[in-house]
This record gives sequence, C-alpha cells and structure tokens, in this order.
Amino acid sequence: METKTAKILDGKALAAKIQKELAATIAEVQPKIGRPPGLAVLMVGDNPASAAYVSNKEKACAKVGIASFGKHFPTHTNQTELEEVIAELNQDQRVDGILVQLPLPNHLDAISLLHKIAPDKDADGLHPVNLGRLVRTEAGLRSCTPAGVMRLLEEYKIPLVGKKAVVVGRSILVGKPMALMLLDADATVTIAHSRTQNLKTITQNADILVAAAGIPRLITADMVKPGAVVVDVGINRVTDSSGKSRLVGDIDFAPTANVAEYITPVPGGIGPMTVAMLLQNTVSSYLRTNSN
Ligand SMILES: Nc1nc(=O)c2c([nH]1)NC[C@@H]1CN(c3ccc(C(=O)N[C@@H](CCC(=O)O)C(=O)O)cc3)C=[N+]21
Repeated sequence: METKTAKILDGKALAAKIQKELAATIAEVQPKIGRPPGLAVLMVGDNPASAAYVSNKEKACAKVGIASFGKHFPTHTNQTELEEVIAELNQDQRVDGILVQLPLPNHLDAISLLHKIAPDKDADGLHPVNLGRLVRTEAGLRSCTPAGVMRLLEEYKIPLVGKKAVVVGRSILVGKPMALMLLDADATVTIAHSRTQNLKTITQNADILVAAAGIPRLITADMVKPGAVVVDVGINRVTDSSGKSRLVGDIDFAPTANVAEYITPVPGGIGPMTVAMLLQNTVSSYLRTNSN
C-alpha cells in the first residue's frame, strides 16, 4: 500500500524570508528618510488570544526595524475616544500603518472605526477605499491574510490561471478579498459559506481550496480532490482529548495531506504570512509617503 503525502507550503519559512528582505530595505532607506517605519496597533479589552497576536505583531516589528506605537485600551473605552486616537495617528508623521485588532468589545462599532483610518495608513487593507481598490484592481493596501495566501502560492509557483478555486468563508477580513484576489489571478472562483448546500460536492471540484470558515476540521479528506492545493486559513484553539489546548485549522490535516498535492500547516502556514504582509503593507506605505 502506498500513500503519497502532500508537500508543505511553508508559510513560516517564507514569512522569515520576507521579514529579512524588509529589514534590509529598512536598513538601506532609513538613513535617507531619517526615521523608521511606524505601525500603531490598537487593542481594546483583554481577549487573551488578541493580546497574544498583538504581542507577536510587535515582536515582528521590532525584528525588522519598524517602530511600534501600540496602544492598549480598557474594555469600557468608548467609540469617540478611539476615533480621536485614530484621528491623531492619521496626522502623526511617524506612523505609516494603523491596525485595530479585531474583534472589538460588543459596545463598539468596528466598521465605523475602520472608516476613520486614513486609507493610505490602513495596514490591514480593510478600509472601504482599499476594498474598493481591490474590486477595481487598482493599487492599494491589500488585506493581509489573503495577500499572504497569494504570496505563498506564488512562491511555490502554483498555477492559478483557469483553475477552479473554492473559498469556504465570506468574511470581509478573509473570504471576500481572497475570492477577488484569486479572480484577479484568473482562477474560476466559487465562494461557499455556512448556508451552502452540499459543501462536499463543491469542494471536491476545487483545484485550489481555501478554508476560511473558522470551524475546526470542517474540511475532511473526502471533501478534497486528489492532487488539490489546500490552504488552511483557520486558527482555532481547541482542547484535545488529553485536556491540552492546541491550535488547529479548518482542515483535518493528516488525512487530507494524504490526498492533496500541497497543503499549508497550522501553525506555521498562513498565520505567519499574515504578519509578514502586515509588515510589508506598513513598509510600502512608508516608502510611498517618502518617495518624493
Ligand atoms: N485587524 C485585525 N487584523 C488581523 O490580521 C487579525 C485581527 N484583526 N484579529 C485576529 C486575526 C488573527 N490573526 C492572526 C495572525 C497571525 C497568527 C499567527 O502567526 N499564528 C501562528 C501561531 C500562533 C500561536 O501559536 O498562537 C501560526 O499560525 O503559525 C495567527 C492569527 C490576525 N488577525
């Protein structure tokens, strides 16, 4: 009996390479510009997962030479206070990127806050102007997670033209921009979601399958076409049978790896790529504002 095992799309390694390149770029241009790039991460409340992500982002910034202007607000902070902070950061010449860590506490309106970020400092690519630029295929800041997926597929020279791509999930953060980016790359794109009927019959057609539903092990091996490229955007913390907490994606990894040709791991796949794209967005804003 022979089982083939999928090749790993190593997001962690590629993210490290991108960060090295960004560090070299920053080291080269900073003396001319006279300041490092700056990223402000705003976090509200004390969601432990968010705190861990924010601390990862700040460490990554420090590593490549991006200054962090992180601000941590208590849970009860109101909308107006946050809008004022964003208005100040929009004007702050030291700050090239602004990110509001999601989710926010329920009393806050995330969408209206995202609208207040200057589009050219929108490191997350979630402002309506940047989403509109994506729809129109214009240059702009792109959402980090789907941009990270595209960059990883490019690194491994995965052909996309004319291929059937299925995105499972339709969030503003991932699913919708992911579908648009795959479409721009000339894939034939299907978006499936929580109301999709017969999900399996759709995923089984996918040459490229992107799981971004946030449901642990939603995609099982029987749902995947042999030879497919499988990308796992899910980051789900689950408690395993021995009571230990661990990170799993939306894909049932080990069995699926026996069917797919390429697969991204969790951890070590799209998570680190998301952080790398955030840094890249910050650096491109920095280079653009200082290029004339
Ligand atoms: N405005 C906003 N922008 C975001 O991009 C955003 C957000 N809010 N809210 C939460 C999600 C989640 N997210 C992750 C980024 C990196 C890893 C990551 O690096 N994960 C590592 C492992 C981390 C671990 O072990 O906990 C990995 O997958 O290898 C995970 C999750 C960004 N998000």
